[in-house]
Amino acid sequence: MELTDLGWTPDRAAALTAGCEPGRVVRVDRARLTVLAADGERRVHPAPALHDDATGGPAVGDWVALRGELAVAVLPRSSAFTRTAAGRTSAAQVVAANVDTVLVVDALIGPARLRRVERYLAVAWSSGAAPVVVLTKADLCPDVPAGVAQVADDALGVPVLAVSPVTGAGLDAVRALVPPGTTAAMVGPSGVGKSSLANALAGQAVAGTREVRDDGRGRHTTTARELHRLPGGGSLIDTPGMRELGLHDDADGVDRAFADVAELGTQCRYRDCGHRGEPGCAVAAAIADGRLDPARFTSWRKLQAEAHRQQLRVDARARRHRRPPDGTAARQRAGSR
Ligand SMILES: Nc1nc2c(ncn2[C@@H]2O[C@H](COP(=O)(O)OP(=O)(O)OP(=O)(O)O)[C@@H](O)[C@H]2O)c(=O)[nH]1
Ligand SMILES: [Zn+2]
Repeated sequence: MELTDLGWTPDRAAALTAGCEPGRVVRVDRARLTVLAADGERRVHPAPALHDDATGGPAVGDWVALRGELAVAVLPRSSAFTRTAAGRTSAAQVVAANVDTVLVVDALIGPARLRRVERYLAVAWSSGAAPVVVLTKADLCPDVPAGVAQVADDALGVPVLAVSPVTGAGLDAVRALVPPGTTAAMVGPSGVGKSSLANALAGQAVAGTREVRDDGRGRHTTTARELHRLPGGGSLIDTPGMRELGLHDDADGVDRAFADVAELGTQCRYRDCGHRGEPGCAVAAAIADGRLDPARFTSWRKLQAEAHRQQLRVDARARRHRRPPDGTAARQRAGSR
């Protein structure tokens, strides 16, 4: 197995724990990880210290340091997708890591769902990976260029591609986004065609299926891996957790997805303008003269609020876990023994 095709880099090698070999997580089960290492696939246990990790331990796509049957460390992530359980004051759980390209998948049928695409773009940017919009079911769309243009107008600076796994149209352009050594992941709502796209890219049924094997003692169902090697050399992550994604605890992703609104905000009279009717508000002016779609502005405001709520959750958790500088917590623990 060529680990460089899997995304192994000198940076990662430099971070590897001494005496360990690297492996990439392709599936996470309750207490076990399936990893790809230089000598192939292996099932390992995460070391106890990794269970305590605030981010929920190793995720699909993570590089881990292996010592035999044990994963002893998670190497620094270049990007991370998190799932936020609503209402819980917990840190976000990482569901996929080290993704380079996010395929924001939607279908080219009916009116373009711009608000939905905007949200996924903000999530993608906040993960640290670069998004591309992939519009599927092109075979069902009477005017593909118009459908693509409508989304491209909204998805500032993000490439927008049309594909049809049914006819094969556009697949090569998507494949070209995932060269050897890179990893893509798909996000998008149910039914838009993610599984069909994954299967078309992989050249075999990998998504929405379970591997069934017959080992002579009857049929056993083994659960399928969630990081797939593509024939072109890259990797594709398709994990159910990617369907409940939350924004990271900062507004950077939102600002990147809404670079136009962010830019307008710098032109308001007051630096802390809330764009709620303040005098000299450049955002209000842009809405008034039609340069900014009010629906897009509302979408921006909602996502800002969501990122802010997430920030509060993370802060609250950090406060609970922070040890007071005077050692009060340690004394309390000692006293309670
Ligand atoms: N005509 C046409 N149908 C498609 C295309 N892609 C997917 N479909 C159909 O759309 C339906 C949904 O496709 P899926 O690939 O299962 O969608 P999904 O996004 O994986 O859905 P979930 O698994 O629920 O998240 C299926 O009936 C597919 O056969 C396409 O390019 N053209
Ligand atoms: Zn303003």
